Amino acid sequence: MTPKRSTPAGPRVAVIGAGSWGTTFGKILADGGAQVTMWARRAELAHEIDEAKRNSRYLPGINLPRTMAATHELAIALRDVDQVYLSVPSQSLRENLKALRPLLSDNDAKIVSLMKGVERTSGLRMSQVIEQELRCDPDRIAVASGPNLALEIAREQPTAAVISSRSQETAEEVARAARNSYFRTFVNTDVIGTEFGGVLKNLIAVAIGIVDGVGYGENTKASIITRGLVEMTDFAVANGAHPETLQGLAGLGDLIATCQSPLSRNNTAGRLLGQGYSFQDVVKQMQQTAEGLASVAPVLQLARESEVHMPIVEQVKMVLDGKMNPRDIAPHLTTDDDTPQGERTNHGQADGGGALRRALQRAFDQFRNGGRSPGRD
Ligand SMILES: NC(=O)C1=CN([C@@H]2O[C@H](COP(=O)(O)OP(=O)(O)OC[C@H]3O[C@@H](n4cnc5c(N)ncnc54)[C@H](O)[C@@H]3O)[C@@H](O)[C@H]2O)C=CC1
Ligand SMILES: O=C(CO)COP(=O)(O)O
Repeated sequence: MTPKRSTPAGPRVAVIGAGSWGTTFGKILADGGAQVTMWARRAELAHEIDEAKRNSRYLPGINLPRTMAATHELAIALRDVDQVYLSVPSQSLRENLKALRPLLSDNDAKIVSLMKGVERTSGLRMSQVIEQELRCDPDRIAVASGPNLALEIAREQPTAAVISSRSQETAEEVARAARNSYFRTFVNTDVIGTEFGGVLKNLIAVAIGIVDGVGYGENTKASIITRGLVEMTDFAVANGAHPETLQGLAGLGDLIATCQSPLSRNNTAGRLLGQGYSFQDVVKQMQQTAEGLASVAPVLQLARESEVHMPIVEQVKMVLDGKMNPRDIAPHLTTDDDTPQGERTNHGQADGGGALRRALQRAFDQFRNGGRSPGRD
């Protein structure tokens, strides 16, 4: 099948994975002027996107750009590309990269991860799996993250995201391609913080879903979000991230969006658990990828290795394993140690809490100044 499009002038890009996020990101790129070819696993889906400019299963009611093409043949999607965007479930990334590698061997395209998971078997972040499997220079790899619920963006609601790469040049090149009138991209070089922000907020969103399902209210949710951000920051910093990244779009921003929205699959999975469904029932009911469910165990393993305490994530795991009644999750926001704990961090071993305090102080100062920056850090 030869993909059909009228040809815009921007970079040639392939998007691998035509689920809700891959297709939405393809639309972002095409609306920004890139020449986009989507790759879908199923020929019928590729055909629907290519011919009807629709993806009725994942983005009902959305018209895709006329310039967007699609194929189910990898070799066609990857021909002469400048950038490749990857958006398959994290647990399937490695097998997909094995198929991509021979087709990219004489191409130095930038490789961009849109995914928010860690590999269950290795605990590796997606950019690390890409580096291993494609054996490519990490300066060619970028990741995109932020408060990015696909359907809202597909409806062209104004949204920001961050593009991160070890190479500032790569981050900027990708950010230039992935922006348009409704999607704004910032850049940073903290790949670890940017990726872990996306992974960890999923786990906190599952916790929020659980207490929502139980019927608890806003105090419980605000407590979990706030303490969840401390857990996220401690974990990410202990694993090499800059604490500021966790206060940005890929951390706090995404945490707010995912914890608040019924569109979030992680939040939805948690809600079903809170309503009493078993893990197996929840997996059966989910029509789309909820990355948090597969990330809990490897994240807790990494937390143990880096001696970070994550009581909320531990309790999510206990609920998933059927070892904790969802109703019992809320009072256990901290350790059960009788000694009252300082609020700053769980163990105080990372600087994350200091950054959190500074960020909250800045927000408070701004609020007092009627939204104007007080001009100090
Ligand atoms: N949907 C969203 O709002 C956002 C999702 N993400 C991330 O994007 C990634 C992809 O998620 P979605 O597109 O939302 O998931 P989805 O469930 O909507 O789509 C997944 C796509 O991957 C395909 N797929 C499943 N198994 C596969 C395999 N073994 N090989 C190749 N393709 C396979 C499915 O057919 C489907 O087209 C996840 O890591 C998610 O965390 C990130 C930001 C926003
Ligand atoms: O990452 C997301 C929003 O930024 C999407 O969250 P869910 O995967 O929970 O739907």
